[in-house]
Amino acid sequence: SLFFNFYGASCPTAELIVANTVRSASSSDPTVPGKLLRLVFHDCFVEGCDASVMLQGNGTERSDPGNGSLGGFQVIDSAKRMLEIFCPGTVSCADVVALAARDAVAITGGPELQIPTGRRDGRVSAAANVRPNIIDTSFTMNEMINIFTAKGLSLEDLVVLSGAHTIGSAHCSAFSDRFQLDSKGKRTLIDSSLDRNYADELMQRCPVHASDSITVVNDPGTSSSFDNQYYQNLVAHKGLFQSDSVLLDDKRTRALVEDFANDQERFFQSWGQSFLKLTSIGVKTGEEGEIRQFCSVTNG
Ligand code: HEM
Ligand SMILES: [Ca+2]
Ligand SMILES: [Ca+2]
Repeated sequence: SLFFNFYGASCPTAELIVANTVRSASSSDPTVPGKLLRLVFHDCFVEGCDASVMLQGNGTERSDPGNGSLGGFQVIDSAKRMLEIFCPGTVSCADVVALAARDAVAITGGPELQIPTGRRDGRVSAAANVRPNIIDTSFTMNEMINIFTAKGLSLEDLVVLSGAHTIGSAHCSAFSDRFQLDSKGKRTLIDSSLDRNYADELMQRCPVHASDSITVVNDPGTSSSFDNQYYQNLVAHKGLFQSDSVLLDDKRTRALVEDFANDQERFFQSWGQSFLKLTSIGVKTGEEGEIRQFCSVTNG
């Protein structure tokens, strides 16, 4: 199992090194916190929280198109480089990924959490494991529940962890399924769960022939602060992804969405619990796995 302050004796500055790296990277590039928070989700849902998402090469998770818009890898690599100087061979990439996501939330004004450490790095990373384990924006509530249940997460965890979309941004392609091209080549809204004005705004920002690199903020208004605005936007029918809007539309989750929209403190409390569960999925500990020297390759 994992332990609080696992590196207390072996590398007392480990958490500080990660926090400082995340802080300085985020101050020069404000898109960093969102990337780091998304990265831990994509790591933990595939092979558990074992930094499998970090491995580079043909056929790895990272090479799968489903992971094509992930980022933040260099921040993890640079924290790891520093850790290898101070405490060689001691701190796993899996812990760095989890700690960096924890720090990304704190830096953007979210709850400050203690999380246990001691995760070991995996040796397996296969592109074919990405799509079956990562939720697509087009999934129904039942499909999302199935994946969350398989990870030991509840319906409440789904509502809470989707709150990560309070920060960051998304490419136009991530929500283009909510629109349809008409015969004149113009986009029209086909998803009636979306507020019309918001939909118009999205269509303007994502013109039909726009470049693939255009992004839209996840949480209009406060996309760089970790707050409960995301839930207020959901209530106002301004969820960006179909998978966000569904949380309001499904009667099993609507009440919780409304609670979080009205009570940020309650969201923060729940976040602490759900984030701990997320970052404990399928962890390798003890003699399992390894402590990678470089996060992008397994040890020789
Ligand atoms: C429940 C199902 C989920 C779906 C369908 C989903 C889908 C997506 C998609 C499509 C994007 C945009 C990617 C892009 O186009 O660049 C995104 C962004 C993001 N997701 Fe999720 N996500 C889900 C859950 C989560 C969870 C559990 C977390 C973390 C705890 C998370 C954290 C993020 C963050 C922080 C971003 C912004 C990334 C950035 O700014 O680069 N998501 N998500
Ligand atoms: Ca993993
Ligand atoms: Ca926000």
